[in-house]
Amino acid sequence: MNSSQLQSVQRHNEMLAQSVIRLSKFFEGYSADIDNELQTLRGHLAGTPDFSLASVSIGKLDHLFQGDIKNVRRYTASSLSLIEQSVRTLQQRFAQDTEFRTHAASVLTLANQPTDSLQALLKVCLNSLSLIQKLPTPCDTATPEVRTAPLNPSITRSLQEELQHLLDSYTQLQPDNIQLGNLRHRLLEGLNEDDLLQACLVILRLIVKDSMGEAAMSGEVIQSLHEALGKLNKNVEKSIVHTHQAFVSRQKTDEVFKQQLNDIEDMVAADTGLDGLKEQTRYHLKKMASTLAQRKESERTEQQKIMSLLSRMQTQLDSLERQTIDYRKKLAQQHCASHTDPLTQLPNRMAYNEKIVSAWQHAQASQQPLSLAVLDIDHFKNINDRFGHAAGDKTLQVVANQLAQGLNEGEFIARWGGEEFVLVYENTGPTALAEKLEKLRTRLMALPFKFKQERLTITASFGGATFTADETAEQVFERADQKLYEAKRSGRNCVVIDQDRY
Ligand SMILES: Nc1nc2c(ncn2[C@@H]2O[C@H](COP(=O)(O)OP(=O)(O)OP(=O)(O)O)[C@@H](O)[C@H]2O)c(=O)[nH]1
Repeated sequence: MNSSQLQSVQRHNEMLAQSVIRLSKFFEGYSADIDNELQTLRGHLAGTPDFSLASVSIGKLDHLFQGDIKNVRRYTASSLSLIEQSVRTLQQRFAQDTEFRTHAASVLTLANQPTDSLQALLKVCLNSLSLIQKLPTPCDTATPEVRTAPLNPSITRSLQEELQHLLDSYTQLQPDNIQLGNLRHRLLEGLNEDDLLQACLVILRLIVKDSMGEAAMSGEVIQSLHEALGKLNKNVEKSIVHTHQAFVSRQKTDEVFKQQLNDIEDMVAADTGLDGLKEQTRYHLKKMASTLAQRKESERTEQQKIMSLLSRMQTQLDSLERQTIDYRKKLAQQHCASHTDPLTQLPNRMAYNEKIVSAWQHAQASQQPLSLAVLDIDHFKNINDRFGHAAGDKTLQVVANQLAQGLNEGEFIARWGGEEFVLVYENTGPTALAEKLEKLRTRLMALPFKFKQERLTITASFGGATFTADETAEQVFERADQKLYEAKRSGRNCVVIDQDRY
């Protein structure tokens, strides 16, 4: 192989290695095993690529992805069997109700159809959930009516709060969903126990539908990435075979050349006279020229094959890159949505839970004080009652915006739920906390609100506390919350800080 051919093969190999390295980045983050193997694969391909070891590594990755798909299938099968058991139990329980029995039978038929996809599982789940609507009421069944004990008022209250929170999120995400909108308004006005449980059901259905959709999306992406990796793996193997074949064919023509040179040497040694020598030389030169032409032709064909393989791989990579970018975008959107309160666009409780952990770790490491505060808008119910819930919602948005704009670096706000917000202040002790909250309180009071030509001042009450060494975030929150109620009891529109423990 001459140096330009050698360079060309090296260039192809490097392009191939870079393509596989690029591809390997798409698969990061599925599991620790896959990440480890990807790292090994990149090691084999970095610098001077070793395709034999890389191929072993790709084989292992293929095996790991197959395992992932098997897990999805196993999950689907066990979920289906669970659904089947539950539907059968319901069918036996309401055996007298023909309509219910028929509906349950159709769900069982659906669950028994061969399926290994998450979409099919989702369909079965939704059909099973629709059975709840068809459940006969107690007077429809032959069994005696059982009176359930009324719900404990504190459970009812926390159920109501949680539902309110979930409904806030879902109504913002699905503003055209009339059922949700109505439910939210009814909840704001207060629901009886039956309606409360009905509302739980509606929300549960939405959550199941959402999470199944999410699982189906991840399953599909893993499956399609796996298929694409399989195709690419085959092309890498082909490319290795082609490169090897080209090497063997070059070795063969080298042998032929060597033989032809030996023939010329023999001919010269045989001393056949000038004319014979001329004639034989012409003959041998022709043979060599023909061998050379054949060799060039076969090298050209091999190069074309490798180039077309590389270009196919490039197309596959581009499509994979697009798929992965789409998937990552969707994941980022989901992450953002799950950490944002849809009404006010402030971080939500989940975001607060993450923030307080990192702020606490930072405070420990830097030995700086950390404080938190809870804030509740005063007489907010009045706004809803007098001007309607839409005006209440708008007020929450304006207040949230005003509060967020009043914060500096190292300060964080989240909507806790309803008309309550939680604040985190890094590098802040109780005295500075009191000053900062006081500023926020006056900033809020300065907001000019106008409802139906009536000017109103919106105020809020604040409770604050600073972490001590042995406290959890929940305990500090509890202390701040108690101070908030003290602020409410002492006339509202004020700041109360827990100074005792710090
Ligand atoms: N419009 C609207 N109202 C909400 C929302 N979340 C909670 N609420 C209402 O906020 C009101 C809070 O009322 P209360 O807990 O009695 O408190 P308050 O009227 O602010 O009175 P104090 O806290 O004692 O000053 C309830 O009527 C809830 O229905 C929401 O997202 N939008």
